[in-house]
Amino acid sequence: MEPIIDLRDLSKCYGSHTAVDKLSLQISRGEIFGLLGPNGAGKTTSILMMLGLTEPDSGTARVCGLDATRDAIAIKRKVGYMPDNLGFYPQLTGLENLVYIARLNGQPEKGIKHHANAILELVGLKEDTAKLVSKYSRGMKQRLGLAEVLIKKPELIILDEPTLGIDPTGVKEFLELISSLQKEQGLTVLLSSHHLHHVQQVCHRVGIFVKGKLLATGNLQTLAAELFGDSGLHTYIQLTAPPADAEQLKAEFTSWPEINSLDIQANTLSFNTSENITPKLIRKLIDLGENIQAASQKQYGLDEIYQKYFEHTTNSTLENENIKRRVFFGRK
Ligand SMILES: Nc1ncnc2c1ncn2[C@@H]1O[C@H](COP(=O)(O)OP(=O)(O)OP(=O)(O)O)[C@@H](O)[C@H]1O
Repeated sequence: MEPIIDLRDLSKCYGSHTAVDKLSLQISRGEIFGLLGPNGAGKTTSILMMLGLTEPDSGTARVCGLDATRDAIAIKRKVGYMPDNLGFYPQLTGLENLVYIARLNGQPEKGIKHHANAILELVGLKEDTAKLVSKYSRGMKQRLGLAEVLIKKPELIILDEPTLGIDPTGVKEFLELISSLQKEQGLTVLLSSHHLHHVQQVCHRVGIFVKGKLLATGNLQTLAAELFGDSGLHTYIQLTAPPADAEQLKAEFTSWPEINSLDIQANTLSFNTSENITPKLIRKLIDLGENIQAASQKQYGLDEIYQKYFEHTTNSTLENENIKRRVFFGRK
């Protein structure tokens, strides 16, 4: 099946500055994809090119089977876009704002309020439909923004920094909402963020975007494998006593194809593996007569992956640190 988003060598320069550099990316229907990158990485510029709102200098963007440059209006009908700076009419209620948007989208007048109310209930604003938007919290505004996106029954929704400025509980609830919408309605979601943990919670795949370049895409495990070789997984097993014959134990385990290495220090065994085989390791050790005191495992997460990419892409340590600080602690 044709990808719902298909970008090939998409580039955009502002003067001498390359904002997006040969971006190629395919996103399948039904996926939640996270575009992850620091401020200024080129996420918004890429989204604007997908929507036909900014023209690329080179390359192609096909969205919902349409050419973004030639068919921008048709794309607008099929794609719900929530920008990072939401704008509403503050002196209208949530319901009035949504009905207004529905009318702008050409929805028939009959049943328009009923439909708008149903969408407001879906996004968790049932109790707040009659409240003025000027009295809405940031999290409520994000939900209303999502309602405005959903009311046009899009095939694809694109959310630019949807968790910006919401408190941690609000973020969790908002991401759960996105995830349940994807499951219930089979929606495809592209969201951009510079918050690692938010993306990690909800996305099937992520793309790491730095200085206009998409450095890698995949789920956590494939990104870890790409970055750390096959050594993304570690299992630590503590025995009650050092093994009687450490060399024999090493010879036994290093013949397993999933095991990259085994380090034995006193009574601690550190396995580096390409798959999660902790239960299998424990069973084998028991068979070999070893007594197990404790076992733990670690998988590299986005934090490590992200930091690793930064280490590779910036020359100056200071610049690197500044970018990391912005990524982890704030926006601008
Ligand atoms: N209209 C414009 N004119 C000139 N430069 C621009 C314009 N829009 C974006 N840029 C530059 O292009 C680069 C990419 O910006 P973009 O907004 O796409 O990044 P972003 O990843 O979305 O960042 P943020 O999270 O801060 O919104 C930045 O260096 C930005 O300053």
